[in-house]
Amino acid sequence: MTGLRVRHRKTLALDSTDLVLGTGVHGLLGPNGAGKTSLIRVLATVARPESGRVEMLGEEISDRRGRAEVRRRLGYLPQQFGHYPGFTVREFVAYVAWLKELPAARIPAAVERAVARVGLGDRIDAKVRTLSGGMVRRVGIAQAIVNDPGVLLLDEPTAGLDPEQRVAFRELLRELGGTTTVVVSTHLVEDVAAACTEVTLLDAGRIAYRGTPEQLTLLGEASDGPGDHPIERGYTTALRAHRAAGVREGVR
Ligand SMILES: Nc1ncnc2c1ncn2[C@@H]1O[C@H](COP(=O)(O)OP(=O)(O)OP(=O)(O)O)[C@@H](O)[C@H]1O
Repeated sequence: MTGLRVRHRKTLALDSTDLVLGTGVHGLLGPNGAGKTSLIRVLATVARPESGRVEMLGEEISDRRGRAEVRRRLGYLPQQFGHYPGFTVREFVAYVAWLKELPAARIPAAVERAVARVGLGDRIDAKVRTLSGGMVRRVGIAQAIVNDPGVLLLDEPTAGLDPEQRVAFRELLRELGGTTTVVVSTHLVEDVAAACTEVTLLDAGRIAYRGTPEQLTLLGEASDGPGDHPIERGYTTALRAHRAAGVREGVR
């Protein structure tokens, strides 16, 4: 994406953002309001940028046909995930597979595989309304991966997962990142450390830092900033350095 600018009324949520994302797991970090959801929503083609260009999967998303093609090959878990509580897990994930225009003959097996990958195989015929919050989140992940997406966008996927499920989910992320471009927004720096190949830190609509989790950890080890773990210290150090540079350049 180049020169991406997203505005919500008077608020500039993303300001002239340039970013190239390849195969792997990209962690999007940043304080509340940094612009993570705004970025993911543009990539998911559910929000339009004020300006800038986004090319995904070889298609321009400003182009109607390009957008339609991208939507078929995309997986998206929104922060507020809408579902049909009266559907069973199988019915709901199959419905999304149908929306993504998967060939009908492939849908049953694709649904079973996606549901098994999030550890809900034994609840596949349960009604979504009978599941716990964390399980519903996992249904959200299953519907996002049912079409084996080329780009997978996950907005806070680990919110509400218990520790055991978070660990299992990170393993799934690492597996998916081997062949897919995965973008995960999270507040949990430990998710990034465990599962991401790259980190992008946003602050007030701008990219404050890009690097690997190892680089962010090294930055933290070399600093005495706040944080209980080196990668947390790396996060606060990178954020402070970006803000200090902004003050020096007079952009804030
Ligand atoms: N629908 C909206 N109307 C007005 N302002 C909005 C809207 N959505 C987001 N914003 C503003 O845009 C900015 C970026 O918000 P965004 O939700 O993208 O941040 P975020 O990094 O995802 O935050 P969080 O970590 O809290 O989820 C914030 O200043 C927010 O208040």
